[in-house]
Amino acid sequence: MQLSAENISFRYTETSPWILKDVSLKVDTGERVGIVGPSGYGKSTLAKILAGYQRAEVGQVLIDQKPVQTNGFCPVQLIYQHPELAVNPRWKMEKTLRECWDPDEEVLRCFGIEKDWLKRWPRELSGGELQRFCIVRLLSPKTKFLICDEITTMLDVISQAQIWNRLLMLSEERSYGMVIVTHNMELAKRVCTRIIDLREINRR
Ligand SMILES: Nc1ncnc2c1ncn2[C@@H]1O[C@H](COP(=O)(O)OP(=O)(O)OP(=O)(O)O)[C@@H](O)[C@H]1O
Repeated sequence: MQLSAENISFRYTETSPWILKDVSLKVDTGERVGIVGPSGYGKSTLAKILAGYQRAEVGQVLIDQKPVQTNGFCPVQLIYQHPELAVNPRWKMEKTLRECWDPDEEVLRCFGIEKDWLKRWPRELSGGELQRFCIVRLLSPKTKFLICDEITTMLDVISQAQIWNRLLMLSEERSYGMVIVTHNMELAKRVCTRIIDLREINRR
């Protein structure tokens, strides 16, 4: 399968400057594409557009040359930098975890999620613990593309390494296509199969 952004242009309002101008990008399943570039250059905006959270003013996002399905489970899923903004504060973690699919104990163990955490509210977990839930809950077999926007930036180095090791193992097993937004060039070099500097594809 292939996820493609075709000639995407975007600005937040009709009178504000273009954030993205004529941006095109292709990601095949099994590929891990790093997106790097200066702060404020539109990396997170592009991530949101790829995952269908924002609609481009011009251009489109396609899977295998067809518009992405908007009803039912979306095969393109976005993991944010801030897990606390991605979960419902009124749901216990068990419900949040199993909203889209039913991860087995092996996956939970693999991502270091302790059984006891399932009974907690989001506010009763650390940022790193919460982010593990936010990752695992999107790893449904129906997910084909994962858009990762600075997903380990707030974690300590050991947790970062653990999470990326496990995510890479699973992504290879399931052949996810991944888009990895990061400021960390070392991380990008280690986990990505290809790196794109947004300045080279953004004609704003
Ligand atoms: N909701 C919004 N409304 C208006 N402008 C926004 C909004 N979100 C982002 N912007 C602006 O759009 C530009 C691109 O932001 P974006 O978050 O995509 O950049 P980025 O490359 O991910 O930055 P960083 O590396 O600092 O996270 C910035 O100038 C930002 O101020």
